[in-house]
This record gives sequence, C-alpha cells and structure tokens, in this order.
Amino acid sequence: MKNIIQVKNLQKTYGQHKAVKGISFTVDEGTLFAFLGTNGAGKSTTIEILCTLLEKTSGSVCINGYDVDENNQANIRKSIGVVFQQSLLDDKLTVHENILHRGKMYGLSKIQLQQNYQFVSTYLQLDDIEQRKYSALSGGQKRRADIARALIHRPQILFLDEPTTGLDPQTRQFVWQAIKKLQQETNMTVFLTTHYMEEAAVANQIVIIKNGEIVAEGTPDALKTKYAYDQLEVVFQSIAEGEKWLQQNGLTFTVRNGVYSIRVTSTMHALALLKQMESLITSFEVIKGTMDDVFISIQRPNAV
Ligand SMILES: Nc1ncnc2c1ncn2[C@@H]1O[C@H](COP(=O)(O)OP(=O)(O)OP(=O)(O)O)[C@@H](O)[C@H]1O
Repeated sequence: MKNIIQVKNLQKTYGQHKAVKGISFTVDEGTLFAFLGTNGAGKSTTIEILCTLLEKTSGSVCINGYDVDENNQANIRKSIGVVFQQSLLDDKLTVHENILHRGKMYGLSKIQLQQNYQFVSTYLQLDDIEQRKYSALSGGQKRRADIARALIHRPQILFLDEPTTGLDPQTRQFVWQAIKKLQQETNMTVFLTTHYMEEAAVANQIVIIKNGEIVAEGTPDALKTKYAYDQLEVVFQSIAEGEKWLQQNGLTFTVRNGVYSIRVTSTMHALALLKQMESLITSFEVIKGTMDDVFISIQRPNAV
C-alpha cells in the first residue's frame, strides 16, 4: 500500500515556542487516520503544514508523492480537500452556488463539474439544502455543505479538523457515516482530528501527540491493549466474603454502590476469575477498555 502522506522529523517553532517537535509518521492510501491530542498539542499546526497553509521550520513532508519543499503547492492542493473548524463558504450564496464556485476555481469543465456535484450531493445528501443560502443553514447542514465543498474536485485525501464538534448526536452520526462511506467506497484517504474517541476507535491508524511530540501510535486495538484495560464487574452475595476472596487472591478492585470492579488483563482472564468465584456472586458484567481510557491514560501528567 502506498504511503500517501509521509512526514519526517517535522518541526514548527513560533518565536521561542516549539509547537511541533520533530514528529514522523506515514499514512497509507485509502485509510482513515486519526490524529489526536489535547488542546494546544500541535494538531492544527501540523495539519496546516500538511495542507501547505503554513511553513514548517524543518523536516520533510510529502503529500501524494509531492514534496512540499519542491514548489508543488498547486499539485498538493489539487490532491487534498480540507474542512477546517471554521467555514470558508460565502454566507450570501446558496449551497449549490458556493460549491460550483469552488469547483470552477479548480478549473473543472462544465461536465466534470456537474458529475462531481452529483457525486458530492449524493454522499452529503444536499438535495434539501442546495438552493438555500449558506447563512440560513443549521450547524449540521453547514457542515454537510463544507464537506461537499472540500470534495468537489474529488481529492485523494480529505483533511478534517474536528468535523463533528458542536453537532447534535444525530447530525454527528450522519456526517460521520457519510465520511466513512466515502473512505470505504472511493478509497479516499481521510486524515481526521477529533475529540470524540468513538470516531477514532474506527480509524485504521491513530497517532496521539502531546506537547508537540508523538506519545503513542498504532491501531485502535493495539492502543487499547497497551493503555486501556478491561474490567470485570461483580455483585457479591456477601460483601464480607467477596472482599475477603478478592484480597486473598491479590486482585486490584474498586467498589461503587455495591458493585466491585476488578481490573483484568483480558476477557479470558475475566472468565477464569468468574469460574473461581461463581458461588460467591449474584451478577457480573465484563466492561471492555475503550479509546477514552487510552486517551485519558496517555494524557495523565506522568504518563508515557
Ligand atoms: N500563530 C501562532 N503563534 C504562536 N503560537 C501559536 C500559533 N499557533 C499556535 N500556537 C501555539 O502552538 C501550540 C500548538 O497549537 P495548535 O493550534 O497546533 O494545537 P491544537 O492541537 O490544534 O489545539 P486545538 O485542539 O485547541 O485546536 C499551542 O501552544 C499554541 O498556543
């Protein structure tokens, strides 16, 4: 699989402040890549450099085979679509006008423009909003239009900087499903930053940065195995006997409202414990570790 994005030892300094401190990573073509970090970690700075909107201090960046240092700005911009947190559309124009206007800027022929419009309209379901002025749209409708604008030239890579922040759960789900569908059906590469861990959990690859440095990377499963843990929750018939058993077996646990949470290394570990304590409990549940656990564990002051 081709590395459609290659970043090597990327650094960005604002005055004395080192915002990005020598990060390296690659993104495979056609995959969903999640770039995570708390506020101020350096995500937007990195994305802006990758999108040729900001100059790096040092390191190398190659997008779709084009090195940013080699006067490739136009080729890179044709290869990418970008959706930032703030919109770039014109309030006074309709959605349809806005998107066509954008397409013309890429020099698309009339036929090409029509075909591409049809394509983006289908994925983002623009039918009900295309004749409305951008200013009159709801937050979720604006987001659909923003993404359609970023896709009108059919880029190979879509950059999304927190695409679903501020949207209600239903709209968030719609936008998210449209993005996933596009990635899977058209082999488009999606580079995503998000604060919603359930979105990152379906990525093919995750990179987490902290203070401008990469602190963890891998598939969601690999990160969960390393940084999150499963919990076995049980309710004992007799609290005294249950606690005694846990202590005798040297198990780490917490208790809340009579429910004991025992840290386990895997579902099979939970099963082995359950077999041993079967006669002591009235109910149980195995809670799988989540991407939230990964993120929180990595962001702790002394973590990694
Ligand atoms: N133009 C600038 N001048 C000086 N410092 C900046 C500038 N832009 C960003 N920074 C600083 O660089 C660091 C990284 O900022 P950046 O916006 O890349 O973080 P982020 O991870 O995208 O955060 P957020 O999630 O809040 O968008 C921060 O400490 C920020 O204050």
